[in-house]
Amino acid sequence: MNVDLGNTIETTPGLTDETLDRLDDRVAAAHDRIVAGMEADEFGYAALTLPETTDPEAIRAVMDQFDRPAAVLTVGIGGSALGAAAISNALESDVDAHFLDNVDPDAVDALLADLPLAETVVNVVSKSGTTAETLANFLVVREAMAEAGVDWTERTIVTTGEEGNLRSLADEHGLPALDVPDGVPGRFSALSTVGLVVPALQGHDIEAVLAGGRDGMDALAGSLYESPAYAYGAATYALAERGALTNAVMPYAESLETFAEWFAQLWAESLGKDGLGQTPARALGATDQHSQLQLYRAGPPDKIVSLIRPTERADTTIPETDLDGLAYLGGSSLADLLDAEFAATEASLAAADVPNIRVEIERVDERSLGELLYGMEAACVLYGELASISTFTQPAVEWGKKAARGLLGGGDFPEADAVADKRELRIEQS
Ligand SMILES: O=P(O)(O)OC[C@H]1O[C@H](O)[C@H](O)[C@@H](O)[C@@H]1O
Repeated sequence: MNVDLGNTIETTPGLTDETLDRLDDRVAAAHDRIVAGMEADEFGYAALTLPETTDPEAIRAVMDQFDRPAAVLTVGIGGSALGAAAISNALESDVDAHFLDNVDPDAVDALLADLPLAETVVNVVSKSGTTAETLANFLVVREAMAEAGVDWTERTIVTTGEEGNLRSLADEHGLPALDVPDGVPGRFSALSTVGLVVPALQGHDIEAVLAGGRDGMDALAGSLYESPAYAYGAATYALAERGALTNAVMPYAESLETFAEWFAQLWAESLGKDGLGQTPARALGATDQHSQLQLYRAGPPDKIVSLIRPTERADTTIPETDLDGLAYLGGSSLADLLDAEFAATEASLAAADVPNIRVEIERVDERSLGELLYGMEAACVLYGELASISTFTQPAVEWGKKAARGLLGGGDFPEADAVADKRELRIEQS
């Protein structure tokens, strides 16, 4: 992974080589803190050791209990779905991957109506083993399997923590079960059992994903000039301090669209605390050059744009044409066109003094994906250190989770009455 900060320094008043040098002293101290956390297996920091601690053999041992399926259906939400989806949606496979990460009944019904359940592996993932959406969806899936005459206990894998409803269910029915590693928050778990079961079932090289993660781990160093991940984390932090409160992540590769979704959870849930943080926005190049770019270039000057691309792509030639004015396209490739669009966007943003960071990976494959996911996690942890944010907690999300359960009468939630009162008030007013 390469990170180019050129357009960031040039476009941001007050962000000079000297300020970056001063920031680099803080990066060195933050790196020491991060390494100490990794070595002591501290909560959260332990995620940055996953490329070494994840055992792909344990995943393969579970997978080997199944014939190659037609499809894999993951039931999970947030960090229990997005890491696997980011990897799986980036890579081609003849095993379809589906993700039930919402409880929209129309979407659930439509998906289940189309799935060949007898040839599908159901992968239920929840670190806590108690998340309402995941368990509710699983109960619906289980019933659909029973109605289709499929023995769900023969086709279900569980990935969960040591306790919780899901663990009890796995124990009770003797289901193949994988552990969510200790000390790893869901949004940092892409390089663990949580993120790797789906790609493994699809036939992808999960060892290469982990090797890419290790490349990212080896590239951590006590200076932003030596570590691409820290360059990204330090620059986004420095820019947020100077008012860049939105980070528009714009991969120039359709295959990385879900990566931007994964990034959004990582950045928002980790850094959005105590009035701090940076709002992740999701965009796709070149498509959003024709929509969102207007705002990014000419709207409020409170943004940074992260432009991400693979340097190698398929080489599809644009046919020659004698159509008036289109001769310039003929004979070049779609990749040339997309790269020209990328360069044009960088230049367009820089010309309007909008800071932008270029992040490049070699190509969209297992190894580069592992490195990219790891790099962004490390960047996020570094940002949190520099801003003194408690990166690994999510109290606001948990409040909502408990409130929803409380409203359904499913748990002790002292504020439930207040939530219900507010709801009634709104209903009366409308
Ligand atoms: O894996 P689970 O325990 O089911 O949690 C799924 C998701 O739940 C919450 O919303 C957390 O804040 C997320 O970080 C987590 O990824």
